[in-house]
Amino acid sequence: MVTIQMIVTICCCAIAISLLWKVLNWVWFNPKKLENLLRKQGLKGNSHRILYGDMKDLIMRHIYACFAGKKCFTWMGPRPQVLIMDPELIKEVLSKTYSYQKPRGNPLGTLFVQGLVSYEKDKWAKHRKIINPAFHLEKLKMLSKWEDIVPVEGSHEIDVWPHLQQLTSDVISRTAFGSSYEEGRKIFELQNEQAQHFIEAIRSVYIPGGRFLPTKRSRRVKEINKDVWSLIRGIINKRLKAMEAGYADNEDLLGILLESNFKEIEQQDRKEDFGMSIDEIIEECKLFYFAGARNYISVAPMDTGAVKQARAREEVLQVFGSRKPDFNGLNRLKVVTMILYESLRLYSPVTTLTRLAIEEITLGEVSLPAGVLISLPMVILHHDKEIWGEDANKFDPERFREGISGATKGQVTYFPFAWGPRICIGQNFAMFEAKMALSMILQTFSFELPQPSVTVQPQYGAPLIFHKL
Ligand code: HEM
Repeated sequence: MVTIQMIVTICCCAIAISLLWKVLNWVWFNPKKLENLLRKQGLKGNSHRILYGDMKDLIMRHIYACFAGKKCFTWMGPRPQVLIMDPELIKEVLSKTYSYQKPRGNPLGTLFVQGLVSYEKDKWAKHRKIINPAFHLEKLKMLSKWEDIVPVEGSHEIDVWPHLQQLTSDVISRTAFGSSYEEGRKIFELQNEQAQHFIEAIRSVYIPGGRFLPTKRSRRVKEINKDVWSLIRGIINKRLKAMEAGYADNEDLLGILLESNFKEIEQQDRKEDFGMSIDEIIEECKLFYFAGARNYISVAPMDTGAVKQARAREEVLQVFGSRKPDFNGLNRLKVVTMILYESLRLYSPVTTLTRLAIEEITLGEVSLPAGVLISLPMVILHHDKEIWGEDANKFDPERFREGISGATKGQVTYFPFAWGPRICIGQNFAMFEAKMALSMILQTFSFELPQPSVTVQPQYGAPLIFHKL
């Protein structure tokens, strides 16, 4: 006779077996299947190791070793990652945004930043279309406090890193949100702390559902997310009041996002998906507060050297004299632009672009099964001697004398801002901001490194010795 107890026991066993199968499939059977499919096509790589994959090895060293053979893959946990160096294939991966999507990272990341950078397909296309106009260059206005931080006479060593952070934070606050660094300060601080939690989370072993465990970190991450939401909600409410009163600037990012929300409300009866909801707007604000406040372009003074610095200053003085740099003049700066391009080549802030094949797809001679990651190792291409010549590691802005297409002969071998439909929406903003800041510094100071040290992201600040001109 079948009892309820027996039915419950059978159901529990079935659930346990299905869960066990899912876990085994995730950590072992699926990775092994993908590995076999890649090996059959002549790709080389380490054998799959449970959970960590190749992550425990020094990843860059492994990638370099891998490139001796060129057709190869590495392991990112349970997923194989194929490395692509051929410019034509890079172009293909970056153009087919529906087949090659951004991999979903650690779920904690959803509390860190979402918005445009993380969406796919139609939702991405809709948000991109709405946000694009906010980054038209003529919308950018800027303030500078450089003059305030250096005494009028003599030379002084200053750690410029916190000043650069404050500058970029102030610029994004003012240009995108009609606010100020002071008003956004708490948001920046919380977002920076959130970034640290996120980095630590992706460095540790991923446990499915781990974010629901009430650990100290997951509690803090949720708390930060709640605080950031309510701070942004406050900025939105303030803007809405100003809009009602008729004295708000509706052409900055926040204005454009809110306008889209009004259209969304108007269209609600017609069930059309037109604009953004307030929750979506808050997510976008979180993203732009974060992305806009980064200091990305490292112009290494050691590389720029006295001669290049003098050439850049000469150009800036020729175009602006001692006037504040303006938009048209910034567009005419050739030497400064070449220096920034070369800095972005040697010290690309983003080192690798990663995509996930979401369906079986042929790339060049290889058929990639769904679930394989594709890595476009920008940093290696930017230093490749076959592309840039024997002096690839030398800082030489002259490479960009004929612009990017001249330096790359029209190939996708240089893409600090990515390429194709998902190219960085903030690239003009970042270049404009860097040109403006560099021009203003060059107008007023000369600078040098106190000791030769160059890092992509200064771990211990960025001290410079400033001499009043
Ligand atoms: C030197 C400065 C910058 C560099 C090198 C840079 C680089 C990049 C790269 C490589 C991507 C593509 C990522 C991928 O597809 O996996 C990207 C996307 C993006 N960047 Fe930037 N970025 C810079 C500055 C900025 C600034 C200042 C902002 C905002 C004000 C910004 C906002 C974004 C956004 C929203 C995306 C996602 C675009 C989309 O998916 O449609 N970036 N950036």
